[in-house]
Amino acid sequence: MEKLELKYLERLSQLYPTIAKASTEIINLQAILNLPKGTEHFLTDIHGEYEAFSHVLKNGSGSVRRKINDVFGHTLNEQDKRSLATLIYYPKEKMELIKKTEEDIMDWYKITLYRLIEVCKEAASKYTRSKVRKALPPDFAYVIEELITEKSDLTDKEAYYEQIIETIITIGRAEVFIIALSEVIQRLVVDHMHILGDIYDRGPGPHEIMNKLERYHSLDIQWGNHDIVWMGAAAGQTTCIANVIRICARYANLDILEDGYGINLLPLATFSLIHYKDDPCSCFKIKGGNDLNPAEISLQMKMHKAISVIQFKLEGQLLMRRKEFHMANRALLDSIDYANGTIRLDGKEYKLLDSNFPTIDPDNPYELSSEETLVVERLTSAFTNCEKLQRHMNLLLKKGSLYKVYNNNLLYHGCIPLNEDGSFKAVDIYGKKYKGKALYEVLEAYVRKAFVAIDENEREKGKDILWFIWSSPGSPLFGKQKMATFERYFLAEKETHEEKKNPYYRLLEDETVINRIMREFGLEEGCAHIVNGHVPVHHAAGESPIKCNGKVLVIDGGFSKAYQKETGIAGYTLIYNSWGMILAAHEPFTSAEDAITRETDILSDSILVKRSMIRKTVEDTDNGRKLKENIEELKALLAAYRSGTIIEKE
Ligand SMILES: O=P(O)(O)OC[C@H]1O[C@](O)(COP(=O)(O)O)[C@@H](O)[C@@H]1O
Ligand SMILES: [Mn+2]
Repeated sequence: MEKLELKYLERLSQLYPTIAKASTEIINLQAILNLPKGTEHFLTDIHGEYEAFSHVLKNGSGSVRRKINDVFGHTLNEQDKRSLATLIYYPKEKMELIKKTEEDIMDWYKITLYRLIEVCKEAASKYTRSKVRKALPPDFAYVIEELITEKSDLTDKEAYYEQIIETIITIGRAEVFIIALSEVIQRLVVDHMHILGDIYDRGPGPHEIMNKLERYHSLDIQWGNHDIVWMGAAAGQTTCIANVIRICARYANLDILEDGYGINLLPLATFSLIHYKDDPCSCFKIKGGNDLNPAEISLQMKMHKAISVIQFKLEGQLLMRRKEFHMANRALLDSIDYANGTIRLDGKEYKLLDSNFPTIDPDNPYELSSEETLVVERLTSAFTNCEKLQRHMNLLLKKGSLYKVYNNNLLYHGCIPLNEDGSFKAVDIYGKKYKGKALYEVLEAYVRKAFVAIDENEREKGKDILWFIWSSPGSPLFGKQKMATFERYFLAEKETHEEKKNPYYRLLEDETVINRIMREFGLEEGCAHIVNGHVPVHHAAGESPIKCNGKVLVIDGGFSKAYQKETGIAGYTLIYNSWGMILAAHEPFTSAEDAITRETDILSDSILVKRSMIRKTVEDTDNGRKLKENIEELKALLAAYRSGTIIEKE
């Protein structure tokens, strides 16, 4: 035996100090390998829509309904199955409604508890006892375990269960128990969740989504461009801060900053009231905000314009400072003719829709005025000192990455930057060119440096890379030729608003290109998939989320309410369970109240992407591979005990 191997086995023997203990572990691991593969749930582009997100978590994109069907098949009618599903999603609220109409509530409790226990039993059957135990609420752990575990040695099982249920009801614990069981079912139907980015922006509740993710049992996140810009803001990168505030203002979401994160916007409000006092700021309309009064709308439009101008100035400064970003053409303020209210773009002159720039010095258009400087300083300090925002960003850093390979699927938010011919596009990152996987890796390293590098220079490079990832044509998370924010505010000519997409999006059906990407990331061809979000799939226009004969799944259908007109649905989610992959298409989510009273599931369609003839087990997964390695190591330890090389410790 090699010295190193012996040393390793000695270490292992501290964990499994006897032949008996090592053997038991081998048997346990082997048993896990034979269990069905856990269900994975993929969500993307949630864009602050907390209620819709929360609903999809509750129904596991149809997984709860599938479990109910598995258990009750034809023995319950559709209506009863739907009611049971709604109860599992919203136990407390649904029970309040039921109590108003149900004549024999005791009987209802009894029937419901039986049904829930059956569903729970089915949901738990995929896991080891120890894993189920960990998922149970402490108050009810013992009873639930008792009720969902088969007792073959009990002669009168019925009477035994009945007695437990009777007791629960008579001591007045039925309702809390129903809630606990429902939550356990919600928890058990999904084993692991992937969020493919864009948690933030446009919708009102990203901070609530983050709060929920903090408590989620098993999860990974692939950062989206909108998450990255928030990470930049939290790291104190000023152009990112300006972008974040601008988008919040545009969507009437300043509450996220003020109430959600406790970031004081008073300095910006005061500044904009003074400097844009008589300016109607009509190019800076607020989307949504139906509950705002005229004075609030007027103030928010001023804040919207003030922060946009600050953003354009700061971006101009950044692009001058970081010549290596090769984006100087996006610094536009020096192309404006301030006297005539026009701008020259690509050799053509355009009239500006708004040419009131009270804070811009035409000779030095990118310089912040002293008041603007003060506003930016105050905002930067508010962002960097916000404990809750830092906590949320820390979760993004801990659970997140730019891409992930998981069970032979490649997950990322946007794209792999490609040239027109489908080859990987080389992108200059601080003086060196990277493409494909290496591009992803170097960018991710810089993202992390923005938060942890000790070297000031590296840290600053990291912070600036966050803005680069937000909006550079070379960014895999953005993947468009330009971000036409300025043009969309100031120019009427629609052709200037166009943001041409990277060839990736045109080549998604090209098998040679897709196979090349899969090889680059080390996927086994044949059964691998690429899953990405970022670009809305136009369901209404007949576009399919399934590309390249099922090798690529683009699952952004737009949770974002603002984009539903365009897509025609409220987004896709993906389920990968032991039988295969299922895409769920969601109808727009109105409200939780509606879901409860009308018992709607907001699931319109389930599209089977792939079904395997043989049920996949843990053995077929990445985790299974690790477990098999562990088993091999334990077997080596066992052999060492048996040969006397290592002595039992107890
Ligand atoms: O419609 P909005 O909210 O102004 O956002 C438009 C901007 O958002 C982007 O589409 C980026 O956001 P997505 O990642 O959601 O696509 C930009 O390309 C575009 O300029
Ligand atoms: Mn995106």
